[in-house]
Amino acid sequence: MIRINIEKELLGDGGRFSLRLDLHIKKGEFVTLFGRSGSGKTTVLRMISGLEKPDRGKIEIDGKVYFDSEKGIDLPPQKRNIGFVFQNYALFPNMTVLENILFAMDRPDREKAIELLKTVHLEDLKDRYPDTLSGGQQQRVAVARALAREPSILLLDEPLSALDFSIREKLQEEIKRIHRVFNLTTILVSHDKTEVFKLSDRVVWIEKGRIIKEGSPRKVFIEKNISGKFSFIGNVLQIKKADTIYIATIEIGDNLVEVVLSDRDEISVGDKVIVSSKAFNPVVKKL
Ligand SMILES: Nc1ncnc2c1ncn2[C@@H]1O[C@H](COP(=O)(O)OP(=O)(O)OP(=O)(O)O)[C@@H](O)[C@H]1O
Repeated sequence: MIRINIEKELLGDGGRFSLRLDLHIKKGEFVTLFGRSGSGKTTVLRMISGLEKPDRGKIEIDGKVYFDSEKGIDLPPQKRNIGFVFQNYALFPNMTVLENILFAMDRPDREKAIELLKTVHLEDLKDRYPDTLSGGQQQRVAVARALAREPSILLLDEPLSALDFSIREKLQEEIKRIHRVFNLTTILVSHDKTEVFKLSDRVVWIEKGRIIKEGSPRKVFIEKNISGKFSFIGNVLQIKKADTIYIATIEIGDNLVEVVLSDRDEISVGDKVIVSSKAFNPVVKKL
């Protein structure tokens, strides 16, 4: 169980604002922090990992106090049982894949490092240097490295945002599997609603340092927003312009439907969307 109750003054684009968070995360839960750029999501991960210090409050993980401003407790990052994966991989360029993993271990263990590389399907690349790998492969190494110290908590700061759609999809599956296999409690920062839908048990939507919505992805993104009589979830496959309007081709189950977009700026190819209709008068026919 993670218990966070913290405050920190931040300096944003529009001036100062305070990040105030009271959050409990159950063991084994996959939680996503979602929200606009600059809302404070990365700062939350940095405070949990000990890279940044809250002004006030307490962070407790599995009964152990990591930070307590009143009692003057502030465990350094290396004493916190946490794995962190950043957006930009942050691998050591002068070390091979295997050396990157060994370096992260408290007690370097070659066999265990190779086991970890097998978990992320990279054992054949163990002697390569990071700059000879694709973005997706580098991010896999970063995930293996984050697991090298056997953390109970995995923090993922937009780990897939630099990758293209098909690689992102594969790595999403991999992250989900790793979360389960290693029995982790995972906190992901993501802008990507499709990703949030696929991966999270719970979404915490943060704006300007405050939680504005919280719950299952469905509850947060769909239920309250739409009062449609009928609604279906689908994936956007294509968007094309026809005269002055935009038409999206959306895959809903086995069907493809074409829908005129009311807000082109909000929707992109690859998004998971809800298609709903308020005045819907369907015809039902026997097949
Ligand atoms: N130590 C600090 N002191 C003051 N302000 C800070 C500090 N760290 C970050 N900030 C500011 O707080 C704001 C929130 O930053 P943060 O990186 O947490 O946002 P974010 O929600 O993760 O954004 P993005 O999605 O763009 O990564 C930013 O405007 C940043 O400049």
